Amino acid sequence: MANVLEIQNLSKKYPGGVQALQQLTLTVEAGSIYGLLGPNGSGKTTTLGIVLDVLQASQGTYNWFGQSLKKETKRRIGAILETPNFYPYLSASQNLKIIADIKLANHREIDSVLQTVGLFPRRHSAFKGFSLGMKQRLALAAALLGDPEVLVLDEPTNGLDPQGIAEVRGIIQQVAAQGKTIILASHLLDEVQKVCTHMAVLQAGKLKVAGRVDAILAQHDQVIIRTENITQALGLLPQLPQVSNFRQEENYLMLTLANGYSSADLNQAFFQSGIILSELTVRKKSLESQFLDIIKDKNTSPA
Ligand SMILES: Nc1ncnc2c1ncn2[C@@H]1O[C@H](COP(=O)(O)OP(=O)(O)OP(=O)(O)O)[C@@H](O)[C@H]1O
Repeated sequence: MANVLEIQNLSKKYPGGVQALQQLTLTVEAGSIYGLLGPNGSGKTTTLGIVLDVLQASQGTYNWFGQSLKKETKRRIGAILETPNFYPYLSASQNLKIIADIKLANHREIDSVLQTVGLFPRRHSAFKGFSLGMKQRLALAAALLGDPEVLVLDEPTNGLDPQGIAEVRGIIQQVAAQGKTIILASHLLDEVQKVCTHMAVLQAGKLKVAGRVDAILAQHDQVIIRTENITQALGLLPQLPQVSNFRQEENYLMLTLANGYSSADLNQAFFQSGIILSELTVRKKSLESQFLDIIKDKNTSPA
């Protein structure tokens, strides 16, 4: 899979002295929905600002589609860093016509992007009467003009009610299904888990972990197993790369999966060593405690 974005050792110190990013390295593959997750102030907007050429990095490099960012490359990226200034008295269509002219996009695209974001029936309504969710969807439509290969979104569901959140999430998934890559910043693990295929977790400007969402979340799950061959299993466990730690509790073994492995990988490893598991239970942590684990865990290293 080709890489859409490669960030290497990116650091940013703001003039006031705040170190917003420290040596950030990550790669976004084509076709992924990549979540940049982190608490407030962790450096998500700064990262997006730098790679969109709105902010200057203090150190480090980034490449889009294997090249440095040029005018032609910018046309391949649609972005919403903050809600665009739409004209309140103009309709959705009229506002998009102005943006299409700026982006040198064909006016024929307007109806199609309005359909994608579910605003086609309201295309003649004035922007000032739109709900917050509709305004956000119009911003998405504007970002989609010019048919970019990548969409970059900063907190796309911020301030929306549950219905608005679900609508924006549906649009993101629909756009990704058309083959576009999506990069989005969010402080909500729930949002990232529901929509993203990959994620990077930032805390105080540092990368805590990066990789597939399912693998990262599984890493903090506890797996409880039972086997007739407990002595043999205890002998095997220290050699298994799938397990980061384990302990025995009576007839059970309590294991924590290592980064990138699932309980199925673990089951297979035991089977291949001739150990049959009579029970295997995965105890999932709540999303909230997963997130706290990730940002607290000093030993978590990037995948
Ligand atoms: N223009 C600026 N000047 C000085 N410090 C800044 C500036 N912009 C951001 N910062 C600081 O840099 C750090 C990272 O901010 P950033 O906005 O990138 O984080 P974030 O993860 O996007 O947070 P949020 O979720 O609140 O938007 C914070 O400590 C913030 O206060």
